[in-house]
Amino acid sequence: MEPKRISFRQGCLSRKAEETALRRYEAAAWLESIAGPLCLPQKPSDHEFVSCLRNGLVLCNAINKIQPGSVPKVVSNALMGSPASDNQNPLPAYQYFENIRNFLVAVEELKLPTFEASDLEREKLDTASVSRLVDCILSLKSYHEWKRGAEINGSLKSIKSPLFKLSLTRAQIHMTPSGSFVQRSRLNLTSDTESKPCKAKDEVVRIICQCLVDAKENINQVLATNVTSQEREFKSAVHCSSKEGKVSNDISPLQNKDHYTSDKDRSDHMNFLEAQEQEIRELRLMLEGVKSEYRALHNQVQNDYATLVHEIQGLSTAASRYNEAVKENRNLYNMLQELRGNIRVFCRIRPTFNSTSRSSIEYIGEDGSVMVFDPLKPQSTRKVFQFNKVFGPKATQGDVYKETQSLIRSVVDGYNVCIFAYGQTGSGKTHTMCGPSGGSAKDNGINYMALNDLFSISSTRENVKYQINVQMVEIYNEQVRDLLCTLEIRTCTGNGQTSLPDAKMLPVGSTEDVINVMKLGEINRASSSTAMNDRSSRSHSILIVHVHGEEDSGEATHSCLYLVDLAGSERVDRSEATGDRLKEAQHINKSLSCLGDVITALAQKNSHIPYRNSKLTQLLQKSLGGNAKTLMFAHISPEIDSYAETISTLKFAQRVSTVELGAACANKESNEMRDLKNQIDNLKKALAIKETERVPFSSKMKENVPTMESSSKQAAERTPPRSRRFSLETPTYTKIPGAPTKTSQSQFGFHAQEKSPDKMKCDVAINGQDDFTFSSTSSSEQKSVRASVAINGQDDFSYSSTSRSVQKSVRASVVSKGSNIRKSIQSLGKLINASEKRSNQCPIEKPVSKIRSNLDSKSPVNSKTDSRTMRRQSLTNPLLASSNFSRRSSLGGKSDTNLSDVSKTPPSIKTSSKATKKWL
Ligand SMILES: Nc1ncnc2c1ncn2[C@@H]1O[C@H](COP(=O)(O)OP(=O)(O)OP(=O)(O)O)[C@@H](O)[C@H]1O
Repeated sequence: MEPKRISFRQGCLSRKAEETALRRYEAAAWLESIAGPLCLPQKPSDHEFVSCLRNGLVLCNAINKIQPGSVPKVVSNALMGSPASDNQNPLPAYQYFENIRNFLVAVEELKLPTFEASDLEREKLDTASVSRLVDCILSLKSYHEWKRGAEINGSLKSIKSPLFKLSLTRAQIHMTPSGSFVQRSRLNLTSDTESKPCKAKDEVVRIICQCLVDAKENINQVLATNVTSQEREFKSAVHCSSKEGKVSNDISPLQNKDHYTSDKDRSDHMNFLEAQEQEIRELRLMLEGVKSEYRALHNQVQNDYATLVHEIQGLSTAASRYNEAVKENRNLYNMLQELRGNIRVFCRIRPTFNSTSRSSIEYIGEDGSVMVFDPLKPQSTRKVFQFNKVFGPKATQGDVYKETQSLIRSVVDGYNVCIFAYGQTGSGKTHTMCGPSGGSAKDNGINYMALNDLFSISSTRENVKYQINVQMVEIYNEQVRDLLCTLEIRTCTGNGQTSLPDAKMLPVGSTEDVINVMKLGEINRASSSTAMNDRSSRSHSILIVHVHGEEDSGEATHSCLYLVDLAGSERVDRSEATGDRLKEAQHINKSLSCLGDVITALAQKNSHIPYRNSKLTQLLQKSLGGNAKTLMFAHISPEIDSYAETISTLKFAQRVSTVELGAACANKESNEMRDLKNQIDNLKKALAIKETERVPFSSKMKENVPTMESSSKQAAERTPPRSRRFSLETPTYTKIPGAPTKTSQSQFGFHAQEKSPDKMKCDVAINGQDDFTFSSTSSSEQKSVRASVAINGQDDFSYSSTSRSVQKSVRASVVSKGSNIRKSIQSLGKLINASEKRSNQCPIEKPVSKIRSNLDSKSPVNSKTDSRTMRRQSLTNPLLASSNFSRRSSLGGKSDTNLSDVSKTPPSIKTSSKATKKWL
């Protein structure tokens, strides 16, 4: 056990108390030896000691023994005629007072230290009064000893030294080796011949030592007071001694010739005293020096403390400012990123399955850097990649979601958000997005946590009513399948908000709903075991969360959250895939490679982004190139044998982080916008009515259709079938050289070509559901006007028109959707009127049969090209459409296009645009 620490002050106090007690015991012992048994314990307490002396009997008896007759009349029970013992019948206190008074008078006569009579009467004893009593008794004892000595030597002298008046200090008592207490008189100059100058010298030395001890003990106060007073006492003692020595040799034994055997002794003693005085002076000086040094040190400590406090305050202020600056820096960085619209990239490293295996991850930085190294090739260089954040193997699902949470809030604010997990097979994508199968709630993946958060955030916004629906699909072998009802569904990658209109949309309102939906999706999702992952996802899964919010004010938001768990890229030699697994792996790798192409094109800011090369990129188009906020999780496996895949993933992720999407914008819809949309709907209806008014004309045209029909059929046979929507979303334009005559255009849904000077071809597409697109292009030498109209059923509408006859160029760049829609409505109105006029002006010049004859006369190559053109016309020309050439007819397109013109402008392979090729 650690010893209890005693402070210096505590130590001094306990020492003083001990010394006081020792003196008391000594006084009691002496009294007993002089006045007989006192019935006191060997070590009496203050109270016991004082009680014993209170009646003054003991004291009077003691002094009478030393100096017979000092107290002539001692009051006792016997005197009062009461033989009973004191204890049995004590006398009243005032009667005993007489004894005390007489004793004190006698002591005073002996010039010994006295005490107050009241010191014995106090109920509550204090140390000072007991100390005075003890001092008195001990001085009496001293006197007695001196007297005895003097009687023996026959030289009894009166005691006049003032030092005797001093109270005995603790230093006067010391323990003999035998254990009894021996009192040494303090400068006992009245002692016998043996207490000669050398004894006085000892006393002086002792007093000086006492001064030094005291000085040492109480450097602050005692030195300032006690030491000075003790020194004064000493000085005055020496002074008095020497003075008295001059006046009377009896008074000062110090200078009394009797005390010294010779003058030499006396002068030696005087020299010694002077030397002591000198020493004291020096000591005092030293003390002053120490004190001033102490003061300086004290001041310095105080200054240092103040400086330290000041510096600490400065540091804490700087630290808080630094934190603020870091926070601001991060905010600014985020703002910058948002403005640039960069895709954020987080990297997550899966823990190793085998704890003893070596890892290729060398370092993970707090700043989002990760250093990888191939331990199998020590000569290879270390590669460092920088991302927004890197999660090490120990990062929990909660840690990962914490960094993602802000994006989920954005969804509620009306932003489209896409979070997708990328990485090689078995690197932990599904773990991050869904969590481990059969895991506890804390292992839930981002999908669950995001939806839960959506509920909780939306419930806190009281003035907005939210509706949350989910769709869950997978892309398996380039087929989009609904995971919520196990059906293959058609895709729509148009401008509409709903990319997968046929996918089942389930409303969710609680966590339980979400869990049920996820479970259903997980059950339906294609997964199987491979050599690299027991439960490898064989498809890309996409969870689409639609959040529709309507404020009390009428404003509405509609946003989508895409949560994509991609299938992992795999090396078939390592995954040992064969048969179906091999086919799946090939599809997975191909679609991921298409994703890579899209990312590269976006990073290089190419004009053409190959979204349409795979279903995956089509579905992610809006997230990768739209106005969404996108976050990618790049997953890597730390195992050494996955090093090549790790590097490939990291490089891909690095490339993704350089893609700039442009600032994301919220999908907010004000009341005004909604009105404008309604207007668009009305205009669409008006258009539809116009179309139906043209029915008689189209039926007239039908007479000429049969010949065209067969031609078209031929073309259709050579053209692979594709989804209607796909073709609709690729409005394109083919410049057909040598088109012989002008082609006039009428309604929407027409295809017209103009011969020199203007050549014009227009494609109009109306999406039966919610899309309407129109494009018209005319090329000429110098002037061209290009117009296109696109009405997005939801909120987009744009118009452009090209016509040499109009002779003016219109290019509308609409910043806000509201103004865009307003302008578009005006343009649409004009267009309707203009198209009506044109349709009335353009007579049909050639019968459709002529087209056929023209087509038939072409070379095989040309006829193939023509058939393409015909097919294209069939999609865009309402006339042909009405002749059942194409599914376009279902869109209500009719035209009074001059078919002879079509026949005069056979399409050419050479001049087909790239877009047309692609479209075909
Ligand atoms: N951070 C992680 N902590 C603990 N275990 C993890 C972690 N990441 C992945 N795992 C475990 O690693 C295994 C493979 O993970 P997962 O199935 O998520 O990989 P994947 O990338 O989705 O693979 P695939 O592309 O083949 O579907 C699982 O058993 C999973 O529980």
